[in-house]
Amino acid sequence: MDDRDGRDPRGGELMTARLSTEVLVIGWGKGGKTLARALGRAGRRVVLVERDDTMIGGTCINVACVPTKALVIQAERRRPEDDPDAYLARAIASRDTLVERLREANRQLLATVDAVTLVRGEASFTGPHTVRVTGGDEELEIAGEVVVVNTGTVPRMPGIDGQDGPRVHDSTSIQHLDSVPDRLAIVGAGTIALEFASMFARFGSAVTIIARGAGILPDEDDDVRASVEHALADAGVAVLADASTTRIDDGPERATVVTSAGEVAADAVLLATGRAPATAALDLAAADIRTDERGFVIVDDLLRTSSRRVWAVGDVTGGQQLTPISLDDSRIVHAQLTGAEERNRADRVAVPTAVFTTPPLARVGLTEREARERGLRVLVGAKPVATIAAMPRPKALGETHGIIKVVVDAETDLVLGAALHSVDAQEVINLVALAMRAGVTAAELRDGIWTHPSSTEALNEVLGELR
Ligand SMILES: Cc1cc2nc3c(=O)[nH]c(=O)nc-3n(C[C@H](O)[C@H](O)[C@H](O)COP(=O)(O)OP(=O)(O)OC[C@H]3O[C@@H](n4cnc5c(N)ncnc54)[C@H](O)[C@@H]3O)c2cc1C
Ligand SMILES: NC(=O)c1ccc[n+]([C@@H]2O[C@H](COP(=O)([O-])OP(=O)(O)OC[C@H]3O[C@@H](n4cnc5c(N)ncnc54)[C@H](O)[C@@H]3O)[C@@H](O)[C@H]2O)c1
Repeated sequence: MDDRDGRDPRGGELMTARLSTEVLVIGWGKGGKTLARALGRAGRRVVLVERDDTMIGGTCINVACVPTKALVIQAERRRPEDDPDAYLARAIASRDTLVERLREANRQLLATVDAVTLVRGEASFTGPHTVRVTGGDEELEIAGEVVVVNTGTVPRMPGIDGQDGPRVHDSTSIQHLDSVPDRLAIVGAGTIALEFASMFARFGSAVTIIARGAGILPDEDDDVRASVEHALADAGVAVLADASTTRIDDGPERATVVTSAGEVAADAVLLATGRAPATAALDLAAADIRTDERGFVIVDDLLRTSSRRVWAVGDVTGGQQLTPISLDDSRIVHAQLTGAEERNRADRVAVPTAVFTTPPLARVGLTEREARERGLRVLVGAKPVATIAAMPRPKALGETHGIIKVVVDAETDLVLGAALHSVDAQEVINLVALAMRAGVTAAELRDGIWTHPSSTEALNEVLGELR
C-alpha cells in the first residue's frame, strides 16, 4: 500500500508519498473511528487521517460531551465555602487529566489494529477518491477505494463586531478560563448555552443567556420549559429574551454585549450560536461532493454522498449533532461495506437526548403539543419531581427541581414521548426510549418492578395518574 514513487529522481529527496487503501476515513470522529476499528479488525486495509493531535478521538472526548460533563459534575460538587478561582482551576485540571487519558486510550484502540494506518495531517480532495494530506510528518497523496468523510463541525460565529475580543469565548476556549467571571453573558440559547449557563452559575458566575427568540427551549411544552427556567433561575441564570445581539464592545474593565433589548455587561462572553461543518479545507468540489446551503454534506438515508463510493458520517452531514448519531451512522455504512443486513437513517425510532443542565432535561419522542397537533388523542402524566412520593432519590440527593412528563396514546396505551427534567434523567430516558421501540405499554411501565430507591420509580406514580 505504501508506494513512495514520489521520490525526486535528482536528489532522492522525498516529495509526495502515495498510499492506496481500501477504506480512507477523513477525521477521527465517533463514526469514523468506530468504522476504522471494526473494518481493520476484520482485515480490511484502512487509512484514517486526522489533522489535529489534540483532537485524537474526535470532538466528543476532547472538547465536547465528556469534558463538559466532567466540568458540570465538578460544578455541582462545589461547596459555597470553596474559593471560586481555585476550585475552577482544580476542576479544569481534573478535566484535562481525564481528556488526556481518553485521548491516549482512543489512540491505542486504533494503533493496535495492524490493518489501520494512522496519518497526521489535513486532508483535501484532489479527485473523487484521492486526497492530499498536508501539515503532518510528510506530504501524502492517498487513494481510497471507499472514502468516508467524518470531519465534524466547528463553532459557528455570529459574524458581529467584537466577536474576536479578548473576553469572548467559544465552547472550547471557555473550558480553560483562568478565573470564574463574575458576570458571564452567553449569546445563543441552545444546548451549549444552557449547559454552560448552568455550569458557570454553579462555579459562581452571574449568568445571562441572551436569546434572540422568545426564550429557551422554544419547542418544549410550557410546563417543561418553565421547569427548566425555574431551575436555572434558582441557580443564578437570567434570560434576556427577544434580544438580537448586534456587537460586543470591549472596554478596559469589562465587555458590553449590545443587543436590541439592551446592553449586558460581562467579564466573559460565550458565543454559543451553533456549529458549522468542518469542510473548508476539504475542497469537496474536487470530489463532486455536494453540500447544502449551510455547507453540510448532502447524504441520502444510506449516508451516500453525491460522489460514488464516498460516504459521510456524523455532524458533517447536517443531521442531529450527537455522538450516538455519529455512532449509528457508522453502523449504516459498515452494513453497506460488509454486505450485512442493510440499515438506514429512517430506521431510527425514539432517539433520546439530554441537555446536561442541573438537573438534566432528557427527552424522547413527541411533546404533548406535537402529539395534539398531529390529532392524536393523548393522555398525559406530569408531576413536579418534588411532589412525586414514590421517587425518593432526588430528595436523598438534595436536588428536587424538575418535572416528569409522559405523553401516552389514549387508543393504544403506547408511549408517544417523554420529558424528564430531574436527576438521573439522562439514564431513565433510555428505558423510556427502549419501551417506545419495543412497544411496551404505559401500563407495563407503570406496573414495572424497579430498583428502590431510584429515579425510575417515578414511572410507577406518574403513569398511574394519566389524564
Ligand atoms: C460543547 C459540546 C458539548 C457536546 N455535548 C454532547 C453530549 O453531551 N452528548 C452528545 O451526544 N453530543 C454532544 N455534543 C455533540 C458531539 O460532540 C458531536 O455530535 C460529535 O462529537 C460528532 O462527532 P463526529 O463523528 O461528527 O466528528 P468529530 O468528533 O467532530 O471529529 C471530526 C474530526 O475530524 C478532524 N478533521 C476535520 N477536518 C479534517 C481534515 N480536513 N483532515 C483531517 N481531519 C479533519 C477534526 O480535527 C476532528 O477530530 C457536544 C458538542 C459540543 C460542541
Ligand atoms: N447534551 C448534548 O447532547 C449536547 C450538548 C452540547 C451541544 N450539543 C450539540 O451541539 C450542537 C451545537 O450546539 P449550540 O448550542 O451551539 O447550537 P443550537 O443550534 O442548539 O443553538 C444555537 C443557538 O444560537 C442562536 N443563534 C444562532 N445564530 C445566532 C446569532 N447570529 N445571534 C444570536 N443567536 C444566534 C439560536 O437561536 C440558538 O438559540 C447542537 O446541535 C447540539 O446537538 C449537544
